[in-house]
Amino acid sequence: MNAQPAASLFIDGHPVEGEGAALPVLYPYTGEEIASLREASGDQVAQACQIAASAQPAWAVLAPVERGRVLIRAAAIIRERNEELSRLETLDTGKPIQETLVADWESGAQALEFFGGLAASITGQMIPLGRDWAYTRREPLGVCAGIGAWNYPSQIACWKAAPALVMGNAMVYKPSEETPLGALKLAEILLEAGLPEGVYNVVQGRGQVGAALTTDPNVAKVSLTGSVPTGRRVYTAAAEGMRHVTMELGGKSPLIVFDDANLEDAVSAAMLANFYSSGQICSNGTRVFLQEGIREAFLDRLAERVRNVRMGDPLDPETQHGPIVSPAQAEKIRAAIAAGEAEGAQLLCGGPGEGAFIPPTVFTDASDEMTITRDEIFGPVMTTLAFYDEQEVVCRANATGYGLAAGVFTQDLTRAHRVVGRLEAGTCWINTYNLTPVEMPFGGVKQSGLGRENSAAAIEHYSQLKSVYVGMGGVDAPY
Ligand SMILES: NC(=O)c1ccc[n+]([C@@H]2O[C@H](COP(=O)([O-])OP(=O)(O)OC[C@H]3O[C@@H](n4cnc5c(N)ncnc54)[C@H](O)[C@@H]3O)[C@@H](O)[C@H]2O)c1
Ligand SMILES: O=CCc1c[nH]cn1
Repeated sequence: MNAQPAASLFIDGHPVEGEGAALPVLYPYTGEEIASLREASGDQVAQACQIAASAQPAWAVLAPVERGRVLIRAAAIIRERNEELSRLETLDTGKPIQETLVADWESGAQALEFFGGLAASITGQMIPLGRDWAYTRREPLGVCAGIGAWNYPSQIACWKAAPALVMGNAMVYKPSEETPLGALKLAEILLEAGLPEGVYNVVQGRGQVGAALTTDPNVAKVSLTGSVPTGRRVYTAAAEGMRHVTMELGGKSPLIVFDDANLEDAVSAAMLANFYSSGQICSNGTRVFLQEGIREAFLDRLAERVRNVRMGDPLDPETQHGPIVSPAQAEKIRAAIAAGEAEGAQLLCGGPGEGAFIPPTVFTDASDEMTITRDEIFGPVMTTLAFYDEQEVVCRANATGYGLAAGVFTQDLTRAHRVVGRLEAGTCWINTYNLTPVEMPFGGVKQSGLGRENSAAAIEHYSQLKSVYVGMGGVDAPY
């Protein structure tokens, strides 16, 4: 299989070959090399940021509706090419084609469409001050750096590009070194949709390329999707230059199932919240708290349904569960499963699997102190925990440094709202899980991050306010 792009980087509207270290792209299902890229050199990162800085002012002075039109055209191109793009996404990530066809580029297209449509309605405030008055202008930041994780490469690229570009910023984007192909396609599509050259650029590389981007003097903002340890490093480096940040980081989110929950829906949600994308989703509800009255029935039904999950070739439309993105990530997940067993949790189903595949895995008899309950695994591993009452489960759900997401299943809506009001999480779901429509803000609290993606809230994180005081009379001076 060949997925070789025209060149590794995209700078100033053109494919450009990287001058840094080799970056092979492997298809997770077979391990076969599907593209041979090169990282950007330090000079190329600086050049991309300089070009973005030069291109940004002309883009920013366009009428917002014109910028929006470019994004809306890009969304239409993505939809026309969804099949081809989804296949590439599957080759890049190993995710089943039945997922990438509906969830990945489509979610990116929705972000471009949403922010494109919002463009013309972003206004400032008029503030009456008696004789005088003031107004505010929402202005772009300049050059925004985007740094992505490997689990949703096209979605992450679009979620960052759409609000940044619509506000008149330019962007230099570095995808994950594991999944570098989708962002290059986005650069081509944006150009075809009418984005001026140099406004959206792509550099490739591992952590040190991301670090160079974070501290480049032309960069005013860094938006990272990644793990908490990387987030700490990037936030610290960005602070030195007083740069704005958005941090979309990891989680260990609770999914609470009360006795009165609809059993079938709760099991469906728990499976989606742990096994979709082979469990490689930041907001997954990996700590499933089961109230004592429903626990046994829930586990029986879960085990029954997990047995029917179809694992295999990600390009087969029938496949529901694909390989893990890389051998290194598969090893980390296996180490977590081994730790769970060593610490006394019981495997209801699944286990370490073989090669690139780790089957849907469920632990029972786990406690809050175990490694599998405390640490993000980022793989298809669900930890189930028993609980008795509401007060207890809220305390235990919050007893984590993470705060990305949480879910509650109950038919008692008064209780549902009371509980989500007390959960320390940026995004909560009631009687569903992991739905992230573009209309709804998405992001974490505590160690899981800062800022929000999606919705009008994202605009605040890609712009700054200027206040203008207008004097309408003479100037009173005591001198
Ligand atoms: N909250 C969210 O929206 C969200 C979404 C997807 C994934 N994630 C999180 O991402 C993690 C998995 O992704 P990953 O393994 O790619 O994460 P990671 O932290 O290893 O890498 C993320 C990105 O940061 C880059 N990077 C690494 N070191 C850097 C440095 N010092 N300076 C700048 N950039 C650097 C990497 O090259 C990569 O592009 C999980 O923790 C997951 O929860 C969060
Ligand atoms: O991976 C994190 C972001 C996300 C959640 N659901 C879909 N994408």
